[in-house]
Amino acid sequence: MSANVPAHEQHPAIELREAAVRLGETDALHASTLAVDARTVAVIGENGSGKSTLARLLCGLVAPTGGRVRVLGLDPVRQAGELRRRVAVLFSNPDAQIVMPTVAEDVAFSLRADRLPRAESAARVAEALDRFGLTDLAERSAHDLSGGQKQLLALAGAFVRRPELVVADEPTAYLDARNARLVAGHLLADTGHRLVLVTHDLSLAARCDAAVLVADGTVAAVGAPEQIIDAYEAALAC
Ligand SMILES: Nc1ncnc2c1ncn2[C@@H]1O[C@H](COP(=O)(O)OP(=O)(O)OP(=O)(O)O)[C@@H](O)[C@H]1O
Repeated sequence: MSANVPAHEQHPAIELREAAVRLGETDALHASTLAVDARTVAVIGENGSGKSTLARLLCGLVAPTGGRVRVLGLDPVRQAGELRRRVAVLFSNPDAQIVMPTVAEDVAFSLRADRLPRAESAARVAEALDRFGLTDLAERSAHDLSGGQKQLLALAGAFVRRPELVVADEPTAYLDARNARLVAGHLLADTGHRLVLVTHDLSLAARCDAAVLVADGTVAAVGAPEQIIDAYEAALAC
């Protein structure tokens, strides 16, 4: 937290108070209270428990239907524009995020809203392509990449914007072991961003600084990953 912000105005990076999301007839999330400031946060829980809904709430893709949500101190509804500038999103299926014909154009597209000078934009795209091992593929058709390469492209598109927070929803779900390790390594590396990582891979969750257990549509526990993973495994054994 910034030393320049008075204590009473400081927020944890992620703060929910009795937050709720109703999707159609389903209470996808209800009575969810959470205050977490760790740099990397794993979100774990059973299928259908509400993890993706929580992730979507944090990046402003769904609005709360009750309670209070703050992400980086921002109200995701009233400050949606600023939230979009500071938070990047990554999904398990990278095809959903490809919008431009070539790899380089697709990364550049992520910067369109930032209205950077052309030279800075080009330098940032080149840097991102290099960082994610895509330089040799820059002129290739984005849709013709392998699944692993597409997820690296999605990472490049997310990180080229220099986000403060990356919300990743099962980003390694469709990857082989090598690419899963590669993508996880990029996400967890401390390059000045925070990470919220929804995952069923408990060994990956264990590498985060904190973990959140979501169960039956609510935040059931928050704490050190080992403790939360133990609680989850104990619940699964019942
Ligand atoms: N658009 C929607 N309309 C209605 N119900 C929805 C919608 N999206 C999700 N749900 C429901 O909300 C609940 C939580 O779903 P969510 O996708 O958040 O779970 P999850 O924990 O991410 O599951 P998984 O691990 O299987 O991806 C589920 O009951 C789901 O069926």
